[in-house]
Amino acid sequence: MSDFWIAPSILSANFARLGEEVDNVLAAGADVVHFDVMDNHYVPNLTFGPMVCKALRDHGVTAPIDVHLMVQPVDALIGMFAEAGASYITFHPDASTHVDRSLQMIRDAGCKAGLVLNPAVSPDCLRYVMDKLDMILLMSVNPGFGGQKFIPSTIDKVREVRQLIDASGYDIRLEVDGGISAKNIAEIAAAGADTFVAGSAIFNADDYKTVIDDMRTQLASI
Ligand SMILES: O=C(CO)[C@H](O)[C@H](O)COP(=O)(O)O
Ligand SMILES: [Fe+2]
Repeated sequence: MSDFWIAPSILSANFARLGEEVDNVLAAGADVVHFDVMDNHYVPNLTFGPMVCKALRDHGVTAPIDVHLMVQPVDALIGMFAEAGASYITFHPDASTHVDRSLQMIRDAGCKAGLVLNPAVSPDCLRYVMDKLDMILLMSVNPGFGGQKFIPSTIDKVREVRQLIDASGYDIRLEVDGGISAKNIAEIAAAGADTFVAGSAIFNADDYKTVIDDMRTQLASI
């Protein structure tokens, strides 16, 4: 794994061949599997849950699975995803009544914990839980759908959160999610991100390796 992680979002994969799709994208050089859980309540869309995560583990996937919870409430799913083989579990602070407790529950369940900030959410809410975070995920689109356009104001937020992480001294990954492609990945990395979710840019391409190689070439220019 390089220090820059590429995390394909399986939201844009072919669900009828999910195991094969994940194998292919990992063989093409991806680092992490980004697993978008949507509940038709916190977001309008509805995707998949812990059983599908477990099915990927049973299929033989050993790469980290980065579970992005777009669900409300959050806590009941934490133990289920931990048992299903999640590596990271991230959730939106506005979807949990007790954010600090939910973060602690994730770590107590043996997973790495993270918070996800929607485009209009201020990073202020991170300040008092930095010691409980392994990942901060900044949404660069409004959550719920793949294939949306990157919201440019995210770049300033990436810079701001990078400073917060560096000042904290904690080892926290800074992930960005939504509208990322080989065209804008370098700018996002230069602002301070180290983990890049890409769904449609990878899975809508004919050759996953070409796209991931292209992203790595762009990242090498930082
Ligand atoms: O969390 C998400 C949407 O809520 C997805 O991870 C994200 O949209 C990835 O898709 P794309 O790269 O096509 O924008
Ligand atoms: Fe996501």
